[in-house]
Amino acid sequence: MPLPFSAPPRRRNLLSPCSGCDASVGAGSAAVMAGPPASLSGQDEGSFAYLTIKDRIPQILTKAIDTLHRHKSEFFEKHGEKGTEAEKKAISLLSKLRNELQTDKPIIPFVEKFVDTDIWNQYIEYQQSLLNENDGKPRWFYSPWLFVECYMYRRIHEAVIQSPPIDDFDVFKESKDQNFFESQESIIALCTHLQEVVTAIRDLDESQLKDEFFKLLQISLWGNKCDLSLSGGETSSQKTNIMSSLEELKPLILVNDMEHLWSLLNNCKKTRGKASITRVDIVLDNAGFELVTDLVLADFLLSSQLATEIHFYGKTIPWFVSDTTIRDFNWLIEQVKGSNHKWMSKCGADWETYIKVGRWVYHDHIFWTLPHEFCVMSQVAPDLYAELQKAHLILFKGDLNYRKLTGDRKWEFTVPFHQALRGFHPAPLCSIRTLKAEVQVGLRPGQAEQYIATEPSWLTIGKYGVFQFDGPL
Ligand SMILES: O=P(O)(O)OC[C@H]1O[C@](O)(CO)[C@@H](O)[C@@H]1O
Ligand SMILES: [Mn+2]
Repeated sequence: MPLPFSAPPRRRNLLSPCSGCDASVGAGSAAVMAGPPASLSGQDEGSFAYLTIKDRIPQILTKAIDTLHRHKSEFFEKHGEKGTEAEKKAISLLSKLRNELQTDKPIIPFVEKFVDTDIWNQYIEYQQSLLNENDGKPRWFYSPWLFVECYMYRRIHEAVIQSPPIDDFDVFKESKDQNFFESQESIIALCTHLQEVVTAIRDLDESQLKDEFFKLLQISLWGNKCDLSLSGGETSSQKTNIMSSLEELKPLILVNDMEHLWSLLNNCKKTRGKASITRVDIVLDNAGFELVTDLVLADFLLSSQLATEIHFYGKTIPWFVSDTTIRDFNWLIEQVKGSNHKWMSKCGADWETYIKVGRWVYHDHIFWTLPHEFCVMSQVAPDLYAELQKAHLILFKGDLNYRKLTGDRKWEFTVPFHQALRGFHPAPLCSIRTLKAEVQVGLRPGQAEQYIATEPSWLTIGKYGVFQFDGPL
């Protein structure tokens, strides 16, 4: 994989600091080759980035340390003294990380050999290359929030892989599984609803099909509220039946491009030949309840023939507390299949079959757990970019994906989404995201001001959501 982040000479890069991104920010042919706006960072005291780095990330690290501590006897039972030693080592490494963070120490390179160690260390050098003499070193409260937050989760992974034989332990698995178990009622209601729709699907006319599609899209959107990193690892399961609240939640959708999604897929369905395919790619976010909402949507896309195959992308390592790994994906399908509720187990059996026959495909790629903005994907991970180009539509779930789509930069709220993507466009795409960070584009003039006045923390409490589409129909 080409590494475009060989550290350029130490100079302040005044143009786009991401080689490969479309640097022109102005509109039309008169585009001025100005760089994009600055990145969100902990430099802005009181900002959400600052508070995340100062308060929530140490809290997440402390919970990870507690989790390791609580598994001490399990490690001893499994591995004897070596297990106890390993637990101690991992805890000391995480405690060191927490101290570095809380005292704003320089960001240090990774030392443990792993598939992405080199590209991570190149990126750290790249961040260094953006600073001039008196800026000092890349560090927690100075460097881009996106970089230091991703770095923190990758350091947790390094601490674990440096502590064999517990080097495959997922410090977040307990809370991801707990989210699933605590959301059982909502999951049963959702699976029951899906089976009712699938049973009746042949009798649904186009407008009924569209209504169902919109319903399941909204459920997938609001499923994104269940995010453990926002709650600092505290439980955030889906306790209420989400389906009964869709109407009251509708005004909380700030950008609603669902019609574009319907037109695109319905046209594909009506115009494709017998043998041709319609592929929808879903870049997953959180495990637990949100993953169920995504699999229910994916099942509906196949059952309605709006799509003929679905490709999923998860994370290769534990990430942002709740993000889905292949283990979470397989575990959840097993759990759903093994349920003693008949419609839930029917869903699990169907989902397992979709995987077996290749109508659902799961992809792993290290790019999703790198710190890079998506506008450099075609350079940093051309294989992944080429894979995404095969899709007719890509759905990006969640807030972190939105931050990477827009580069986590201080865009004006009214900047068009297409412009903020800075050339990232493998295929028609849609962000399905609840707002948990201070970046939002594509709003109407005056729209942001309306929310700032009524709800000052509208950007970060996960209450509002978007369906933000980019690309030809
Ligand atoms: O799971 P999601 O929707 O990507 O949310 C993760 C987001 O939550 C936070 O951890 C808290 O704001 C952000 O740093 C991150 O973007
Ligand atoms: Mn997440």
